[in-house]
Amino acid sequence: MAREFSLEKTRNIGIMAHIDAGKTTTTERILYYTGKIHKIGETHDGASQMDWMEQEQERGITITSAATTAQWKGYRVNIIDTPGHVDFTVEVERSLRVLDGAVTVLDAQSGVEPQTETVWRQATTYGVPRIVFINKMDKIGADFLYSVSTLHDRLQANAHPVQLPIGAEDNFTGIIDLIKMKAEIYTNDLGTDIREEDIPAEYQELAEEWREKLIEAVAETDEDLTMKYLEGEEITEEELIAGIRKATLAVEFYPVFCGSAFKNKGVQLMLDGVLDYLPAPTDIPPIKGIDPDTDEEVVRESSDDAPFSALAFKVMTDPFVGRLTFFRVYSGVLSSGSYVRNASKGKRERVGRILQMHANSRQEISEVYAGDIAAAVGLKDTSTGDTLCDEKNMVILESMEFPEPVIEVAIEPKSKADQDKMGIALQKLSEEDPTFRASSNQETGETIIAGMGELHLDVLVDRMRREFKVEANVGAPQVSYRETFRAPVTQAEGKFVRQSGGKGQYGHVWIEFTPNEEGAGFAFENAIVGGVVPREYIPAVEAGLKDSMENGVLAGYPLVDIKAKLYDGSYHDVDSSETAFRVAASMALRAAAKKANPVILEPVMAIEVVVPEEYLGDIMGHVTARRGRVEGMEARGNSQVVKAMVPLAEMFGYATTLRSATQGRGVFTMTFDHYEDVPKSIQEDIIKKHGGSAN
Ligand SMILES: Nc1nc2c(ncn2[C@@H]2O[C@H](COP(=O)(O)OP(=O)(O)OP(=O)(O)O)[C@@H](O)[C@H]2O)c(=O)[nH]1
Repeated sequence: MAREFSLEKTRNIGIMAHIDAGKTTTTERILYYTGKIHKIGETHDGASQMDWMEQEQERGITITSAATTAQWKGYRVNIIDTPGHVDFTVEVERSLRVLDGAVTVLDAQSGVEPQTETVWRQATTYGVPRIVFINKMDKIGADFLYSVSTLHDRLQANAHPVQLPIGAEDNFTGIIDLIKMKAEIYTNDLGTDIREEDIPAEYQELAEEWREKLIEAVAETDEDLTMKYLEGEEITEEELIAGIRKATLAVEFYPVFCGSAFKNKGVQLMLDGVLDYLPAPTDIPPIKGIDPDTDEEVVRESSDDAPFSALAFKVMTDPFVGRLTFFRVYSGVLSSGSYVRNASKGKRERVGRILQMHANSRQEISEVYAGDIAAAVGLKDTSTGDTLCDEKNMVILESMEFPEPVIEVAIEPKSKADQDKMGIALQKLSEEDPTFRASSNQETGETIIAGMGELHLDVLVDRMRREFKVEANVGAPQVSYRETFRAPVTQAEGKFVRQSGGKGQYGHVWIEFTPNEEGAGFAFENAIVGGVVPREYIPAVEAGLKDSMENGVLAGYPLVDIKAKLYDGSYHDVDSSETAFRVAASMALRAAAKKANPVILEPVMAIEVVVPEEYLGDIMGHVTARRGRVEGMEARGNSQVVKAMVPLAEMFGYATTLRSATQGRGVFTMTFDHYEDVPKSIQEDIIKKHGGSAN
């Protein structure tokens, strides 16, 4: 079977925005106009096609990104709807990893909002070209040029309108195309009757002014165009489009569109913009990876003729087909029923069926080509971030990095039956979501689930109930603390000897422990010479250390960021065993802890509070009272923005505090920033709570 759309006519795009800016509505309209759905479902009625999960409909927010395929003017457009809530940034991030371009949706009344900034920065990190769609032009207070200015002021983005709205709010009746210098007038709310007309006389001057600004900005990005511009030569429509495309692909320029998804205006023109300005898979640099056999770098061209390589970016449990693995093909072709290698796990996988997704309906396809996004049924061992590749041409593509969960709750199944089902539920959910962890506390035997925020854990408990029918009591959310060593310990001995008849036990190690850089994790070095600890026991020493680091030395939190160097020890010909060395290693760690100045670390969040000026004093008070420090302040329109670092432990319930302090006019966002030492007095309290003594 030949491919239906060429690589050049393929677009993989994400739609990203602050919560409620209208991503879902915009995506819906795209699907409507591209002929995939025939009824427009409003998200506020809970009838949206994209928000198909039950609780998404209830909460009216998009939680899971669904990959959807659409066609527009002879192009294939694969769309990923990304969630806007900050607890789900990982969803945004993994989407960005597999997408080639993105549409940033803004609310025309608010312009750039806190979460817009977060996803914008992530997109910048991943080098994703973007266009901007200023939505809700029909809304009271909608202001296109103000919204454009927020792109400059808050994101320092080289963003320029390629359109101007005609009117705003109830009088938003059309859109001026600054490239063609024509107007598109909408005469009904369905957006079905559109007339191309001359620019209305009263807009002529404004349109010329903004066209001039556009040309100037584009010319700045291109030497040939600069020359033409300076010499006063006419720049043609084609040249202008090509110039914008080139600068947008280079992530130096962001064309800005406008419309109202809700009132069916501007979506088709924005879609044209996706084709005109966002990259085809062939416009992005060929993907790089490592050959797992030789550790050498390999490059995979974006072409059907290259060996197959793909990145799994999402695993979902579907109520109808079971485990679905979403993947982006970078090179080659994959047929259903064939075998691939999961190079990340070193396992062979059979690809059962291949499905192309349209939110909640699906089409079975027999082959998937380079540059496309599809879902496979039947992969057993593949999780998010794994590379799938040709069995004979192996490659491991650069994987994704996920933040560590910072908040946790204890959950207790309500009945024995729930207990049995809970294990399966937790395993499935953590396979789907790399920022979700489940573990059991060794001291209390409780099951602990950890995630990125309160809403994240709420949603997971909710899914456990709905999808897996597990009823559980949920404790109060707690901070995920960590422990680490602050002082080096050059000599720590662990000696495990048991000699009581029969075969004994003998393991003996000397280990040096030093603090590792923050976030660097655990590093193990084997510096044994002359076989004083035989080779076969070295892995047991490392494993013993890792095991005992899971329950730290002060209050049982995971011990992180430590280097361990095994440099001496001894063994016994008969009595030594792996078990004995494991125990000896853990004894060395406990011995070192006494001298290593262990501390408890807590997650510190970067928060941003946006409030009307008169509440500024209150917010400063909140930050100080919460052991936080203010990092900066700035005016944003009529509001003030306070940026601060505050320990997560102090932020529980802050939404309520802020709401009542500001009569509901303040908003805040919070993202994990780093771990920091807990002040000594608080550390003592934590240790006491865990039944230990502070000394
Ligand atoms: N007035 C107006 N309202 C809109 C427009 N687009 C979306 N909305 C409304 O804004 C609300 C949020 O829209 P959604 O499409 O769910 O927004 P979202 O960005 O997907 O939100 P999350 O998924 O929760 O992040 C809904 O009530 C929409 O009906 C628009 O163009 N104009």
